[in-house]
Amino acid sequence: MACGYIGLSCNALQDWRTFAADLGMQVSSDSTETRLLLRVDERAFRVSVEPGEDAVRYVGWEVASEQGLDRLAVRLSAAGIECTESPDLAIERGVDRLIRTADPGGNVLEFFVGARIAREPFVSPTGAVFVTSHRGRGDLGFGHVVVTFDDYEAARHFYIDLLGFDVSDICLLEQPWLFTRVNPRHHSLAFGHVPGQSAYHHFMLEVTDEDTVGRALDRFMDAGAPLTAGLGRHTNDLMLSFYVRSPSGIEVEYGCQGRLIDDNAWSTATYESDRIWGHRRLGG
Ligand SMILES: Cc1ccc(O)c(O)c1CC[C@@H]1C(=O)CC[C@]2(C)C(=O)CC[C@@H]12
Ligand SMILES: [Fe+2]
Repeated sequence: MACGYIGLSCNALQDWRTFAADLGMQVSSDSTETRLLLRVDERAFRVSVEPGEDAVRYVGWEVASEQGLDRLAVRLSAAGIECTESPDLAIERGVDRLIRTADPGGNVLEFFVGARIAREPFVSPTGAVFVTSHRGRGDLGFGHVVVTFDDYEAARHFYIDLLGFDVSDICLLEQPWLFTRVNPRHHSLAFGHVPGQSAYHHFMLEVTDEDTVGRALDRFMDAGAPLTAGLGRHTNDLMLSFYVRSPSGIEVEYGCQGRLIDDNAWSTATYESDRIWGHRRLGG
């Protein structure tokens, strides 16, 4: 499985064009007045932005096969969780099949198979090369998402016990944060308990080198963009990254050098700190 795509909405769609360009994303030629389709690799889109109240509308989780998708639907239904297959939405997203459900925080999830590969090559406006596959083979997804839950135990049950996400490690901050993987990427989903607040905190995009990260940071600083955390390195996935607030409100983490996990040579650990250095909170 992998983080296939994320769907956002935004009151100021035009701001997203500038923001995406600063991240080195390519605006797909399939974009319209009412839908911005953003690319970071061969996929038709990885981020979709539509007009509307600033929000995360859905996260698309890519499943390896149709059999896997069917098994997932059976498991969710057996647990009494409503999930519906939507051929119409599958067409809209350009995927072969799609099943829609929601997690315990009410976040809309779309499990899908058969992503669309664009006709045109991916060309970054900044020369960024994004890390979405493992040596051109294993699918790593676009990056990761981090989300808070009011009911942490329900979230743990849903993602770990029901969907089978593997725990990579735990970070003890004010509350424990659980980092979970569905492919070699250290985490595709991390979550923590925040009373009264079930919401996405950020999504992460990974590029191949620190100069691309540094040059993106320069562009955001020059533009006076709302940076939310300075450059730093995380303790657990070793990512060198910074955070900036997107026009949709959700933060974007932009980094490189994220760690990959070999399932056969990994034991979970618990960290007492979230950064080796840096990641100082900024006002953005
Ligand atoms: C600790 C950590 C490791 C790897 C990551 O990719 C990553 O984003 C984090 C930070 C997790 C966490 C978060 O995203 C929400 C805001 C948090 C709680 C902070 O304010 C510090 C740690 C942050
Ligand atoms: Fe992150």
